[in-house]
Amino acid sequence: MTHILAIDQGTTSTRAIVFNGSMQPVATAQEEFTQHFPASGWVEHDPEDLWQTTLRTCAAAIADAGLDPTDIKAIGITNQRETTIVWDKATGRPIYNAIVWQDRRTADTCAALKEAGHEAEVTQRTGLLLDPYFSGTKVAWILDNVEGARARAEAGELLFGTVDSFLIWRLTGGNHVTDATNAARTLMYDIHKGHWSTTVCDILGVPTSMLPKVLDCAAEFGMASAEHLGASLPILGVAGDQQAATVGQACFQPGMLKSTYGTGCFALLNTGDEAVTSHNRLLTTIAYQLDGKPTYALEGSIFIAGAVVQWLRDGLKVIKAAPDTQALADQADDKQDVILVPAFTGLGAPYWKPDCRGAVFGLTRNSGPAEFARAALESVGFQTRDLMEAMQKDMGGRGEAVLRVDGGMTASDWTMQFLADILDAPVDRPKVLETTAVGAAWLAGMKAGVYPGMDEFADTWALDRRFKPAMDDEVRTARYARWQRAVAATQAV
Ligand SMILES: Nc1ncnc2c1ncn2[C@@H]1O[C@H](COP(=O)(O)OP(=O)(O)O)[C@@H](O)[C@H]1O
Ligand SMILES: O=P(O)(O)OC[C@H](O)CO
Repeated sequence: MTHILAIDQGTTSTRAIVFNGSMQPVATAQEEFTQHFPASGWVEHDPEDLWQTTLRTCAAAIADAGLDPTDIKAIGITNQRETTIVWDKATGRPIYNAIVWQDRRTADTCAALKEAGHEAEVTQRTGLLLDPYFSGTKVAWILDNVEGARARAEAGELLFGTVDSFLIWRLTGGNHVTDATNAARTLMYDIHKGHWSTTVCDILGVPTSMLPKVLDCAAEFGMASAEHLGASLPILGVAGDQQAATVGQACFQPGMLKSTYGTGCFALLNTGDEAVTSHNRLLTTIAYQLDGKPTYALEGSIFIAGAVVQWLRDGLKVIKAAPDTQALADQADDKQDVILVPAFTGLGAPYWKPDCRGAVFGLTRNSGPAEFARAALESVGFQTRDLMEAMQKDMGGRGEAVLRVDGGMTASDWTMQFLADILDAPVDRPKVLETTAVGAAWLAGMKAGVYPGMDEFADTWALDRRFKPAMDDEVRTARYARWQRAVAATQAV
């Protein structure tokens, strides 16, 4: 009985992966679910979809591994972060859909809070910015827009949680807990003191009685009941998906850096026990917390990475499948320098412009699908360079020169080579790309005593391919300068 079940509840799909005692994945089940867009800039999920896809993928992965649920030693959970659910304490029924991290409906609230001079205080305590991305203003929106919700919350009848918290509450039949990394994304958690900030909750208008208890990433979150999973199983590991990927990439030393390329792109730089305050609009967050001790990170969050490829496929319809971008980009005319700024849902770090929208520069009569494909892939590299520039300024030159990458888009050799070229730094792609699930599994397996400690786990990290910079310095400088001008122009419109 040494298998670990990892649940990865993501933005577009839910995955369950069974790992054996050697930390190798032996079975995976995945289900997509419906995205709801009720108004411009709004993104919601039905919490029942998140719950049902979790139950179904867990059952399918366990069966596919040829196991009985009783063969699972422990569960690790990782999840899309910031996404906000408020549910009835008595029934477990959500009172509104989950408001997804991408949702921009609270942009005006954030602007008003900034106007009122609250940003410095909020940032000092939480490490975050007053942006609709985070949970706090989404919770307040639900309380103010669902009839009777605020009074019920104040009476202690409603609970808030990020997706991990909601799934654990349901699986355990009422444990209201989360881990420090998810708490650190809510805009309500004091990352320095390690508890909910009553000051910030008051500013946002969220009653603290709604908030879950915060535990380490490897801790006893409760027993998932046999009614749901076929056996009573302990939940022993929890981390937000980007933090789980940081763990899965074994970025355990200060200065180590990973960047995950899925729908969006999230780069985390381990800063050890120092919570570095960014002066360049990056976030300060908790990378992981073990034995009561937080390890901090600087984070750069980009909202559109792989999603730009989905746009080529579903919006422009110039490709049939994501890998088609490679051949198209190769055909692009070198003399055309088309720049695409994919600010489809605003710009994230380091700009934080929720109302900004995308733009294309440098079009000619000859510009076509090939130039668009190349510009789309390049936009991911340029945006990462923006993050790396900000990180270098914040760290004053401290930090690794190597970037460890993962996520679906790292399958694109073309994109990874451009990334190395534009960063002028090596890019390391590991053999195992399911680093998010690996991170969650390791946290649970380590707590259960079936997986090794941190150092031995770090030694298992294996390189698939290193992409080395090959671009001429002058070309790199000129192309990045052009990108910066394009971003400035996009913000000016
Ligand atoms: N070969 C490829 N070339 C370019 N983009 C790709 C390729 N394969 C996958 N992608 C992109 O990667 C994303 C999927 O990555 P994944 O890590 O599964 O994302 P998420 O967990 O956010 O749903 C999609 O947006 C897709 O467009
Ligand atoms: O579900 P993903 O992989 O798109 O990740 C979403 C992030 O956690 C948002 O902060």
